[in-house]
Amino acid sequence: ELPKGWEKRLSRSTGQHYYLNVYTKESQWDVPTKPAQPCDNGDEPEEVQCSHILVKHANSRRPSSWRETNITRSKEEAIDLIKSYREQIVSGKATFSELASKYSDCSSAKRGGDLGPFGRGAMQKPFEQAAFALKVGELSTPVDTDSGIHLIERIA
Ligand SMILES: N=C(N)NCCC[C@H](NC(=O)[C@@H]1CCC/C1=C\[C@H](COP(=O)(O)O)NC(=O)[C@@H](N)Cc1ccccc1)C(N)=O
Repeated sequence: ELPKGWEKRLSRSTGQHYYLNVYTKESQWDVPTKPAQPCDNGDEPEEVQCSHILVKHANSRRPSSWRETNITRSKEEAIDLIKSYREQIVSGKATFSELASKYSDCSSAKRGGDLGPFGRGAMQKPFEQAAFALKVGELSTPVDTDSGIHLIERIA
């Protein structure tokens, strides 16, 4: 019994059987196993693992961190800092974990910004949306949550 959408065909040139997906038109020699539902939400992982750099500002929900007891920078300054960190990482001037360890206003700074794996529902929505939209290895643009401004890197 083939998964929905797949049909067994005979190749005229080789006389071998092959499999054709009538939805996606993809063809393959091996017997298909994964169900071929076109809207299969299988392409979204249960969990992602990300590192982040958090720069808090005066309007953060908790304007304090291990780095700075009373954080007074403006939200615009926080955005500019995150943009400069992103630039340093993209240009190879610094690594993500170096900058997270030095500058992140989150306790995950001690782990190079690594938050560990998390599923949907764990983080604030803007953070979750950005994290789940990243491919592994990809760097976000500045992400704004009640905690402050984040730069997110998806590591798994
Ligand atoms: N692994 C989890 N599920 N831990 C609970 C996450 C709670 C979640 N946090 C957030 O959405 C933001 C984005 C990432 C960090 C974060 C906020 C704050 C800093 O902001 P503040 O709360 O001072 O405003 N850091 C944290 O929570 C840290 N425990 C994250 C962490 C640190 C070390 C190891 C693992 C996780 C939320 N729903 O508020």
